[in-house]
Amino acid sequence: MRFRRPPAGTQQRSQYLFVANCGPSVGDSYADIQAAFSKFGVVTGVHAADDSGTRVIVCYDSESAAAVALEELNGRSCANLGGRSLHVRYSVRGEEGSRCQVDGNASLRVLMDASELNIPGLYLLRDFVTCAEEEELLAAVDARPWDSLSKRRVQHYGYEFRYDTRNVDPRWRLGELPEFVSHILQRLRLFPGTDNAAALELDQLTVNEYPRGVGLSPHIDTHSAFEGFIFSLSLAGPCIMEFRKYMSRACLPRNISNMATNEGKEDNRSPAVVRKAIYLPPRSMLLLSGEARYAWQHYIPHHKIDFVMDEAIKRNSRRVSFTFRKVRIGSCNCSFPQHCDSQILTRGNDDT
Ligand SMILES: O=C(O)CCC(=O)C(=O)O
Ligand SMILES: [Fe+2]
Repeated sequence: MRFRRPPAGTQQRSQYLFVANCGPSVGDSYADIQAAFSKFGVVTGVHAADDSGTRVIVCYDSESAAAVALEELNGRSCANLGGRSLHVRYSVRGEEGSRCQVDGNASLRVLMDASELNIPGLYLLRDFVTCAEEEELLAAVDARPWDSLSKRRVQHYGYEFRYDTRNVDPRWRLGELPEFVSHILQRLRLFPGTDNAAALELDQLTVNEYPRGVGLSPHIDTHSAFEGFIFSLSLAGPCIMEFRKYMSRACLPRNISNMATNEGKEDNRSPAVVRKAIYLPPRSMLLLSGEARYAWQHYIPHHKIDFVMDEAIKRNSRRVSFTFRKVRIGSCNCSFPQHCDSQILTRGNDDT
């Protein structure tokens, strides 16, 4: 659902209230907010208004209930919400966006376990490395030169990942993966579906260092560049990773709980975007394989604070990820041709 200010100069009333100085970042759970506003009528939902954690949209079932709440609470301290003074105004349902546009503000429940996301081929193992190993890995990369991109720093081992082509040049090998990751690579067999030894002969490593608040645009790693297993180790700080899949509305499962879609769009023929999110704690290893690797975009929102189970989790001053992949020689022959640069050559689907 999208909300916006009523047009300037209008006194448009509605059943939706924008409330500032209230939210998880200042200690209010959505249940607390719902309870406090229920005093004035039936509250049908409370949503994050933006990524701040201090601004919410409270939805009533009627305009009259919203009017009473606005009158009673605007500019007054609210005893049930820590005695803070609230700023309340009307909000209205916004226009839905262009074809396939994703509503970045729609609240999306962040899940803790990969199995809850129900994306085939997605796995997360927590505490994949110990705190001591984490420190050693960070020290090893910090002792080596970083390349600066516009918002983050990177290092490449094995093969250089080229951001202009979103690919590697398989003829130009930098060398073996560094010794300091060899014990990590030996543990990858802990993941399900990794019995094929050749698929685990990973030869490309990209280390990304994200400063606080920096994320990564939605993308699918180019099919023709890498084989089917992509592992990503999170170090130094947490983040959330969102997954997006564009599918025709006819293909949407009936039960779409734990998913946010761009439903509500007028045009029922346009593709729907299904979004799911997972929390990646430091020292966890993520595996993208099968459908998760080939058909879902992955994305790290550009947030300083992530909301996980109503709790505000601050990103650290940095997150460092180690992404391990195997360079593909030849073209990709996956079962997801609509997302594959080898099988539909006219289509660009990668957007790192
Ligand atoms: O930082 C991460 O965990 C993911 C990095 C990534 O998706 C990539 O380099 O393609
Ligand atoms: Fe990626």
